[in-house]
Amino acid sequence: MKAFERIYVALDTTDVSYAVELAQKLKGLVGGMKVGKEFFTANGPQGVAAIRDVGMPVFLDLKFHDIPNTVAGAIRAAKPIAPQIINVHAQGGPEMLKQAANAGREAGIPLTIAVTILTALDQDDLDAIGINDTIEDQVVRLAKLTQDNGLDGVVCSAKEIAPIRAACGPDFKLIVPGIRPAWAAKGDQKRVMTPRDAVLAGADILVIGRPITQADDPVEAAQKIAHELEGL
Ligand SMILES: O=c1ccn([C@@H]2O[C@H](COP(=O)(O)O)[C@@H](O)[C@H]2O)c(=O)[nH]1
Repeated sequence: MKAFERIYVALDTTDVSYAVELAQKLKGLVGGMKVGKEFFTANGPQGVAAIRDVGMPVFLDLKFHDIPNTVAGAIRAAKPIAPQIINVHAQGGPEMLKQAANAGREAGIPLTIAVTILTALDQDDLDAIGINDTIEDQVVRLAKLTQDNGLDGVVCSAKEIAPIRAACGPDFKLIVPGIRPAWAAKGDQKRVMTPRDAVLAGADILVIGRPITQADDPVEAAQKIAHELEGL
């Protein structure tokens, strides 16, 4: 994999024309585009198809979290969108994860993955929602649960890559948001790492939004990040 192909750009916008234009400009400079709840709620499957038609892989980041039958149905319904990656919340539990993995395979989606603990949360947040464990232990528990139920990988912070790799091995895909180059603002992200350090730690894919999309020149920002990753 070439260094720049590890970068998926998060398109958190409602504006489909802007998103398509940005995807066109970034084609060949990054590996794919990530669309989430804001874009999908505004533009639906047709909006995602417009991004996919630019000719880049799409990560459909809808983070399904519901009963097993509902999640499996939602994943099967994504088949016509043909995303490269789709995801659910690992906290949906073992049966939901199993049915999600089966539905992803049925729909021909290459990677069905699960979110562990969101990168905008820290230990205080975990305590506040009543999870009486360290972030690291809870993330590793959810990653193991995800792997044991047949999914392809997890969304995690770069801070937890080493213990997940130790528990789940080298082939389990680690998709990592909360990426902040030294020159970018953290915003609402709490568990962050630079692109270079995240890849050195073992990230497969870096999800990067605002450091690119909010930059004065998004193309230049993407190139700068890709350059940081060269030779790793
Ligand atoms: O734990 C998670 C899971 C998903 N995300 C998503 O990634 C991007 C990050 O965007 P930035 O602008 O680089 O912060 C965003 O779309 C989130 O929904 C995450 O940040 N953390």
